Amino acid sequence: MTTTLGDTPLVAIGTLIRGARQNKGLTQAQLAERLSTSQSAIARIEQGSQNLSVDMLARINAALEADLLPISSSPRPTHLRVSGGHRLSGTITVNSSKNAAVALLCASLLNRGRTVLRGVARIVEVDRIVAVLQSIGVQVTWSQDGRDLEIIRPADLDLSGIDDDAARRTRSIIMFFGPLLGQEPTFELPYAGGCDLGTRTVEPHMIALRPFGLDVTATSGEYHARVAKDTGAPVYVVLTERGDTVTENALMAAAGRDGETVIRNASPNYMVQDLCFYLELLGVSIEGIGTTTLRVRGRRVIEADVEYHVSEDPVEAMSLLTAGIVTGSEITVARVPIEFMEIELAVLGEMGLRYTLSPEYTALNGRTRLVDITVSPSDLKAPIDKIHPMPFPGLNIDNLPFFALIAACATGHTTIHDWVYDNRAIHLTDLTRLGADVRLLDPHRLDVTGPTRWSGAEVSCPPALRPAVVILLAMMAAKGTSVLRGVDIIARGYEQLADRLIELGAHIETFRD
Ligand SMILES: CC(=O)N[C@H]1[C@@H](OP(=O)(O)OP(=O)(O)OC[C@H]2O[C@@H](n3ccc(=O)[nH]c3=O)[C@H](O)[C@@H]2O)O[C@H](CO)[C@@H](O)[C@@H]1O
Ligand SMILES: C=C(OP(=O)(O)O)C(=O)O
Repeated sequence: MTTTLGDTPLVAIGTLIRGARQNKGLTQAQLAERLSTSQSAIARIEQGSQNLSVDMLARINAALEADLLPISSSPRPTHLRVSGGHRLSGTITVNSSKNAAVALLCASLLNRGRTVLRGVARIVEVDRIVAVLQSIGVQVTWSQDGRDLEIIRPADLDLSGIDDDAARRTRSIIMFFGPLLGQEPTFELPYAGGCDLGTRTVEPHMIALRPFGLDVTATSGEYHARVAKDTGAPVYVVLTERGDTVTENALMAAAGRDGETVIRNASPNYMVQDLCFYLELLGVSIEGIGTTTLRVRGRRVIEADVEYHVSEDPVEAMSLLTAGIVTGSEITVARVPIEFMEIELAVLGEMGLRYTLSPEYTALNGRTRLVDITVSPSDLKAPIDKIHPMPFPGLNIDNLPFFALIAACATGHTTIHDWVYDNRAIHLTDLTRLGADVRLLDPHRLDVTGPTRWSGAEVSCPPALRPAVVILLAMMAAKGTSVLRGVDIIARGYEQLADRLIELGAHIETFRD
């Protein structure tokens, strides 16, 4: 067996795997059976045309009783050492959103032409969906500068080769149902996973997709889907929850069928709007974008070469504004999608935040309105009323955790009411480790009393994306040294967050055990 210096790492690893398999006298089909995957997936792995997770490499090692590459099944976790209490200054730019990227990646399955997604954030959640797409035969390639993704699906998807490991780590796999149901009469998908936020039911998705003829039974870690033949008659969908991904699933199902679909109680949130703009490029007609009633005229066969710029992430914008606010700094957060931050800014204004907005300009998708926001050091006071999230146009559910931290910097009592997630508020009590007065009134309500005299501490990173970032930002406010242990979850939704905060003047060092 030879691997050449010119080989890419995946090609070299694929060659090693082929050699070890042949040494064992196994066919590709036999190795596939040992790994519960398909022969075509093994062929792609051996050609170096499929991304490999560390878990998959470990399973291949075990299946071949080999040690092809010394792989630790649990890579060493990353920690951050933060020297807090330093003012930040300068400008930081908001990246494109995780939630739009995952929806657009799933929607690309509808298109038999070439999709190019521009300005995709390099985050782990994107990597996971990309790995899943590649495992079913979709050609997904990053541009040389690493900013754009080219996606070309094969005529027939290899759903039996699906990368279970990657799929089970993301909740977004649930969004494969919508695009697939117009294309496959029966198929299987692994169960959806995601952050530790408490129970998140998928029932609203099933309710939303039933009018399209989808019938799903769930058995031992898999969803088994059967789809009735589409009669072409108009479909009326009433969502029981105004959820973002459930709206996206219904939209994708509607986009992939001839005829009209009406979706009521739809989420008009930012990622849904991004998805609508992309679907329009594919030739799908959608009335009511940005409202709760969507009227869709789809196309059973879509074959279009399109490019779409993913729009800016309001949750990252909120995270970066919070960095400035809690460190008492003057910073500018550039490219904020203002339609999705207005309520947050109104609440912050009531709390005494001083900020200015630049004139509006248009995002590269040609649709989203952007502004640059400059925050100045301010004396914050607790709001009179509780702070609670609502589906858009309300205060964004993912922005709520940042208000617990801002409330801890404000004078007075703030009640934070997270009615949405069973487990997210609990993670915010970690702020007490850094000196904040945060009391859990019940699993959904926090009483925060400020202002806080922050002090450095060592904290294990909460197993949830936004609370993890909240603790990091609190450490930047706390004089002295803090350590945040096991921060890998942050990369699920933020690209190079620590490095970008360092550019603003934060003192953060990354280390491993
Ligand atoms: C990939 C993606 O886009 N993820 C976002 C999406 O997840 P996603 O759309 O998956 O959110 P879920 O369906 O899990 O909804 C979140 C929670 O809100 C509840 N619920 C939601 C809407 C409603 O009208 N009533 C109601 O009770 C759900 O039961 C659930 O407990 O929306 C969440 C809520 O904004 C965000 O936190 C996630 O970042
Ligand atoms: C909960 C979140 O996302 P997801 O739906 O990807 O878990 C989040 O972005 O905070």
